[in-house]
Amino acid sequence: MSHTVAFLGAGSMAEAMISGIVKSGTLEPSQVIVSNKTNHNRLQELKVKYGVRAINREALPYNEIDVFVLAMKPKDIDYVLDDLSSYLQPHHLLVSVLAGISTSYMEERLPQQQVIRVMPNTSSMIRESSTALSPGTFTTDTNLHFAEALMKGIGKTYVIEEAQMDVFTGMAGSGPAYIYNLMEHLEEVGVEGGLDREIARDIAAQTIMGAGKMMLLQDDTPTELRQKVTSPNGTTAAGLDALDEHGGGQAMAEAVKGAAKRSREMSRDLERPVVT
Ligand SMILES: NC(=O)C1=CN([C@@H]2O[C@H](COP(=O)(O)OP(=O)(O)OC[C@H]3O[C@@H](n4cnc5c(N)ncnc54)[C@H](OP(=O)(O)O)[C@@H]3O)[C@@H](O)[C@H]2O)C=CC1
Ligand SMILES: O=C(O)[C@@H]1CCC=N1
Repeated sequence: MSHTVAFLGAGSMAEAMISGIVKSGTLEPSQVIVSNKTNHNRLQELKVKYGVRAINREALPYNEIDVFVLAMKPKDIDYVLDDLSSYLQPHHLLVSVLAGISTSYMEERLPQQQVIRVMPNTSSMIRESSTALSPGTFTTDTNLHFAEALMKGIGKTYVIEEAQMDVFTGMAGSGPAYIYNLMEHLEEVGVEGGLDREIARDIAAQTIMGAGKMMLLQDDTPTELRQKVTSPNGTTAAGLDALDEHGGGQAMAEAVKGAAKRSREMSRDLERPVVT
């Protein structure tokens, strides 16, 4: 790919994506620019770590850039779109990873601009993200294919309807945090049961990874896989009873619903008429 891609925002999500994109060879480090608001040390850190070009936002070479990846917090979107508006050309593509920011929100502020809403997760760092893409009204197929190829560099991709983005954000964007929370509990109970903390942590991660890989590599449904672990009147049945009693699986579904609701709220909070 011959494009130059500029990340506006250099936080944890930008770093995870840059890591995956560079390590996968999807782009050469020289094709990646990273920029932020004020934190110069952070830019230098990313430059040293990944070999990418760290450039202050006042000095961005707009003529050279094909794709802007918006990776700042949602509250900063208006400022950034306003800042970009005088430099953007029709061929420029905006890829936003911001939770709760719709393509129509961006199109209202940048009429006819090519935009794609994307939701990755921090597993991008090791190229294991689940990433959804929803193109805006004016995005060409060529640019959608480009963005999808870029996102394949950080893991698996799904092109979805934008109306599905809230639940996707709840499942996959925020999802790793629920699993880390689960791992914290597994580790703790392992330690309480006498295991060394390091070993307990490893067991938690290996068990979750093994179950995930079984789902991905076998044809069985989760129900079939669960049944294969569960002997009548055995340890798993006792464990599942306790899990049900404490609302286990349902709690995870509620976590997704809570995050999806927040994603919708964030869109609503920002929706207001554009003053022209
Ligand atoms: N973290 C995650 O797991 C995921 C996050 N996202 C989305 O990614 C976005 C970033 O999240 P995250 O990386 O966690 O946030 P961070 O707080 O880690 O990073 C935010 C970055 O935005 C920069 N920034 C602020 N204002 C501007 C500006 N005007 N121009 C350019 N850069 C600016 C900050 O720079 P400075 O430090 O100089 O102020 C900082 O580098 C969010 O919108 C979030 O919804 C999506 C999926 C997953
Ligand atoms: O917590 C957040 O809002 C962001 C979006 C998905 C993951 N982190």
